[in-house]
Amino acid sequence: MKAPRITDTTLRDGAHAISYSFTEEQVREIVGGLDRAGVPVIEVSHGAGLNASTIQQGFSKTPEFDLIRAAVETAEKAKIASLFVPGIGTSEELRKAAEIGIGAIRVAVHCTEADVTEQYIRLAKELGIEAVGFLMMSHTQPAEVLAEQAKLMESYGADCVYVVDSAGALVPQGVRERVSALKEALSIDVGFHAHNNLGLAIGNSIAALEAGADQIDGTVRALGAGAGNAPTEVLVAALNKMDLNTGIDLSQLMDLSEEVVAPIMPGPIVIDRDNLSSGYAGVYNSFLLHVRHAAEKFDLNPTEIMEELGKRQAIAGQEDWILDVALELAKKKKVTV
Ligand SMILES: C[C@H](O)CC(=O)C(=O)O
Ligand SMILES: [Mn+2]
Repeated sequence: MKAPRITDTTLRDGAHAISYSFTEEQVREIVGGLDRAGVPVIEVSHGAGLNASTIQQGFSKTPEFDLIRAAVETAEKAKIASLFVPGIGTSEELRKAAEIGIGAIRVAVHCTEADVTEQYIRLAKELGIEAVGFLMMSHTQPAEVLAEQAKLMESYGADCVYVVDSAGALVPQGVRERVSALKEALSIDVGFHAHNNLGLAIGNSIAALEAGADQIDGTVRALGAGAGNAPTEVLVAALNKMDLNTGIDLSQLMDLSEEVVAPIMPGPIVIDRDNLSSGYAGVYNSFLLHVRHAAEKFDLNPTEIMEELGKRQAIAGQEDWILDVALELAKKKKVTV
């Protein structure tokens, strides 16, 4: 096994957990800490990618390009990446982010929709930046389907394709199967992005490495959507114990986690009932805050909404279903009372 390249996505996936409220000062502090610790790639954008500051996805407190510019200005060694969801972001934002100085774009789609990434992966390569395909909700498809989708992304010029466990629904066996299938099918890098709904984010990341993954994501103190991600500092500690040297300074990461990131968090990330039920039902983690708001509004238990969204196989981009489902459940309850 070789040490993976680590991408820290605290300033992107973590934004979901704090209602897109990162400030320029926080970005400078976190990027500075990650960069000094030796993290090679740092992702910065709205949780749902470029141009996602909307009523549907949640408004950002600070304009995204101010945050990205602050990150680019702060990083001395690390590459700054952003997320891009076709349909939410357009070529215009991708061009602007590249102009500001991002070095990589991660183009995220539901894992059966790789064909819509073509123009953005090609554009990223034209703009001279790294292009990563991000296959979201990978638990919903078997390994062979994911491998076909990943091959499409490779054919458009992607430098890497990620298996993304958006719902934290995969167990190690499922991760191994999927990552192995991509490794066999592709000649570019393969990555893995975990969520911790079943308490398996670190274990699944190790399983991905055992299956040959080249790149792994983490977030400091697990700050991320839903049950959070693989905590970057824990990942680095575990890799050190496995004699896999990422070149990242663990002690600096632990300080960053304790002194900078923890004070920003409204509370620790835990696997509570909502998170466990969402992972168990295979529901997209970024729905969590929206589900909680809808549950409060309609006096429902968030778990009921999660279960129904799981049954309907809701995918990223279908946030409007949350209110529909909540309204239907509330109506049904009224009828039966
Ligand atoms: C847009 C999503 O939040 C991307 C992601 O991190 C995931 O699917 O997980
Ligand atoms: Mn995620």
